[in-house]
Amino acid sequence: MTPAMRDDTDPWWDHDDPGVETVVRFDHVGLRYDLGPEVFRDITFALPTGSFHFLTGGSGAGKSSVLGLCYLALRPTRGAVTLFGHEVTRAPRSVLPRLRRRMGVVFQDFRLINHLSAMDNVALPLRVAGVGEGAIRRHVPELLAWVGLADHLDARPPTLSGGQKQRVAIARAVINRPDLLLADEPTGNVDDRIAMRLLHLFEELNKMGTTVLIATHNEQLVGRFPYPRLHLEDGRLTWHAPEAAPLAPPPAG
Ligand SMILES: Nc1ncnc2c1ncn2[C@@H]1O[C@H](COP(=O)(O)OP(=O)(O)OP(=O)(O)O)[C@@H](O)[C@H]1O
Repeated sequence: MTPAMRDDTDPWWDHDDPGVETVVRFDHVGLRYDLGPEVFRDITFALPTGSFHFLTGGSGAGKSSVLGLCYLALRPTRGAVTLFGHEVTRAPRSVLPRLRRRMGVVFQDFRLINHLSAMDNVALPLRVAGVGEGAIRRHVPELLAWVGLADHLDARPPTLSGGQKQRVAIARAVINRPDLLLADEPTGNVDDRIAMRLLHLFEELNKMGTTVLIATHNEQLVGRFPYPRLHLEDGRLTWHAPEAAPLAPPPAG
């Protein structure tokens, strides 16, 4: 572990503690794209099961790259990535879909399916999981209404605004209560009121057990919620205690 990254106020940080379960772990991870410079050289962090973290840093700092490593779109150039207790750095491609099914991902560019309605885009993970149509017709409209899209169930993505597409993408990422939610600038296209509502949705999911990692530029939002942040700058990652409220005491024992 890199000593500079330790913050002794963090009770969960020591990932060598055998009692701590982690959903994501990076050990001395480095990444470069092709022959380009290293985006980062040696980052180490752990997301304990059920935790909620923000991931901050300037444009180009590497936030999307960290998320890409988490959802297995990228492989590290060095170091090890562990997901759900499996070291995936050199895992065969065949196991990746199984791991990905446990994740909900909100991409910066949404990645919705243009010829499907908002309703069918959000229903997709449920259909893949074999959920019945009755349950889909109950749950999907309810969630779309929650994100403010009750009047757009049948709309196709090309007819929606950026903020509306973003909310469809968020609904799709959370509909099957993933074990891990990764969101890349999930409030980048919505106003403050909707951003708060979306953050509350992530909090609800987190209370049900989902581990949450949200990459964002929105400092205001980070300051309003009592969650720690991982901050990327100059290829280094540092851990910062929540700004909105004191850190909860460590679990007994
Ligand atoms: N596919 C790629 N090929 C080559 N370089 C890339 C690629 N994707 C990202 N990079 C480079 O990696 C670095 C980190 O990019 P990344 O998108 O992870 O940053 P970010 O913090 O998410 O930025 P932003 O907030 O602007 O989305 C940047 O210098 C970027 O140019």
